[in-house]
Amino acid sequence: MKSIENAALIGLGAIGAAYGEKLQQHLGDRFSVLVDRRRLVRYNEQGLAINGRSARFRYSPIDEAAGPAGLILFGVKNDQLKESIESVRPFVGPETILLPLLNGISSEDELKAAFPDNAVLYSMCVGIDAQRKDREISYSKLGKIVFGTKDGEYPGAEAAVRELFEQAEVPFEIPDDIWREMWWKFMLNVGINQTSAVLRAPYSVFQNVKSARDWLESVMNEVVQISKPAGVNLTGADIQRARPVLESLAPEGKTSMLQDIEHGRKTEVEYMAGKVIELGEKYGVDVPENRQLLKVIRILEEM
Ligand SMILES: NC(=O)C1=CN([C@@H]2O[C@H](COP(=O)(O)OP(=O)(O)OC[C@H]3O[C@@H](n4cnc5c(N)ncnc54)[C@H](OP(=O)(O)O)[C@@H]3O)[C@@H](O)[C@H]2O)C=CC1
Ligand SMILES: CC(C)(CO)C(=O)C(=O)O
Repeated sequence: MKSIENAALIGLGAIGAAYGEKLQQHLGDRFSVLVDRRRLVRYNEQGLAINGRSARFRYSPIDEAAGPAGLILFGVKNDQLKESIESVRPFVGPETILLPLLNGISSEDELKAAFPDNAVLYSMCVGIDAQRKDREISYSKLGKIVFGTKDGEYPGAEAAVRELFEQAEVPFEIPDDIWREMWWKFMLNVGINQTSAVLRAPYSVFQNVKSARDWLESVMNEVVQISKPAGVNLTGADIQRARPVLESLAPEGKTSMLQDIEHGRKTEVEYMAGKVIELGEKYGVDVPENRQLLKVIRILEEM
């Protein structure tokens, strides 16, 4: 295993800033945030606060050659991934490990297609309730980064990220079956992100209102149904396992999708209900809740 000497992040938003701060504290100038020129100017002008603290990051302009990074984390949204892939190319060498923190089950395949010779780890974050308002990031719980390799690919890369996260005190977990965990998180997001966006409801609503909880669980159940022909085999017990995670989040906190709706940003609905519908059609499973959610959230986006 080769240790990671330097790391970079693209996407200094709610998730990127929360975990990036830990890496920056550990790696110092060996950690940088990759930015285009417009963001560089804006970020330098506006600064950034994390939980009220002024945060300082080293910015690397993407058009300035700097050697390859040992690890690149992606903290962008799904529809920003394509552009980010082109932006990080100059920082990817043969030994660069790629770690996409995005929700959903498709970013890893997108990265593998773009960088077929690199180690792309499956990853996502759980139990974090990060919010972003312009350049102010806040969270009450950092949760953890869950990552790993499918079928034992890239064991050296997994060990190197483990070592870095231990040293930087980034909370993490390497599950036995990362692909099943990715699907479990997908199920959670398909349920809570979409229903919260439609109801404009913070976590407290799902913690206290039974009918809201019942609805989100029926939406999650459609993911359980498609997971069977997909060979992942989620069950009702996986829905129950989501309950304590949602209970643990700050009552006034909001999902990333509700934040997108409130700030007039494009949501990730195409990667949630859109993906469920695509897989439902592939496997012949009806997913009426998700069909309705896709329709309503697209309307909310246009509004
Ligand atoms: N928020 C949360 O609690 C959670 C979010 N997630 C997932 O994590 C991912 C990120 O979400 P979140 O952090 O909330 O999203 P944000 O919208 O807060 O952050 C995305 C950031 O990426 C930056 N960005 C976009 N494109 C580029 C680019 N080409 N180059 C450089 N920077 C870029 C944006 O910059 P700018 O602002 O300058 O446009 C923005 O700051 C999503 O997939 C989400 O579903 C997962 C768990 C919890
Ligand atoms: C699970 C949840 C709701 C918070 O971590 C999330 O992943 C999100 O807001 O996108």
